Amino acid sequence: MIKIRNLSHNYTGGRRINFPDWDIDSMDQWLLLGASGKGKSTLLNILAGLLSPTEGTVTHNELNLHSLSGTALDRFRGRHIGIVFQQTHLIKALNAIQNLQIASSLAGLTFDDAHAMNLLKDLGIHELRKKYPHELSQGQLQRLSVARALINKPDLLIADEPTSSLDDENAFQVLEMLQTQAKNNQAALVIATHDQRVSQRIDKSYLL
Ligand SMILES: Nc1ncnc2c1ncn2[C@@H]1O[C@H](COP(=O)(O)OP(=O)(O)OP(=O)(O)O)[C@@H](O)[C@H]1O
Repeated sequence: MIKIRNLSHNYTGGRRINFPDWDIDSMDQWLLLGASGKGKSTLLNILAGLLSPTEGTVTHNELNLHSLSGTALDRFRGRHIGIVFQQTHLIKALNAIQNLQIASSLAGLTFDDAHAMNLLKDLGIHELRKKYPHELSQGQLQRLSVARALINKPDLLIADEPTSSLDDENAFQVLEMLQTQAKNNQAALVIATHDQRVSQRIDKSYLL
C-alpha cells in the first residue's frame, strides 16, 4: 500500500537524514523506533505529506504523494491519512462533534453521522459530543483526536509518541485503543515512539 524508496531529508544547515526503504501493507501495525533526534517526527511528517523529502519517494497506492501539492495534497491527506499528534490541535471554538464535522468538510467529504457516533461510542466519549475541548480531560481529548483521525476512514493511522507521558496503565489503554480502532476501521497503524513498553505489544518495527 505504502512504499518508501531512497528517502532522505536535509533541513537547511542540518545533517542529511537517510530513511531505509519501507513497505507498509494494508492493516499492518508498525512501530517507528529510534533514539531522540534520529528523525522519527521528520519521517512521520513526510509520510503524512506535511513535509517534502529532499530525495526519494513515498508512494501511496501507486500515487507519488509528493507529486501532489496545495489543495490536492490537503484533500488526499484528509481522505487517506489520519494523524494523532502529540498536541491534539483540536479547534477550541468547536465542540467535539463539530471538530469531527470540520475534518470531513476540509477533506471535501459528506459527514457520516452514523460513523461518527460509532467512533465516539467505541471510544467511550459519545456522551461528551457537545462538549468543547476545554471541558474535556487529557485522556478524553486524546480519544477525540483519535476519532477525528478516523472520521474519514483513512487507510493509514499515524500516531506520534502517544504514550510517552503516560503511566503504565494509561499507556497500555491508549495503545490498545489505537490498535483496536485501526483494526476496526481497516487502517494500517504506525506509532512513532521511544517508549520501550510499547515495543512489547507490536511485533513489526522499523528502526532509525
Ligand atoms: N524544522 C527543523 N529545522 C532544522 N532541523 C530540524 C527541524 N526539525 C528537526 N530537525 C533536526 O532533525 C533531526 C531529526 O529530528 P526529529 O524531530 O525528526 O527527530 P525525532 O527522532 O522525532 O526526535 P524526538 O524523539 O526527540 O522527537 C534532529 O537533529 C533535529 O534537530
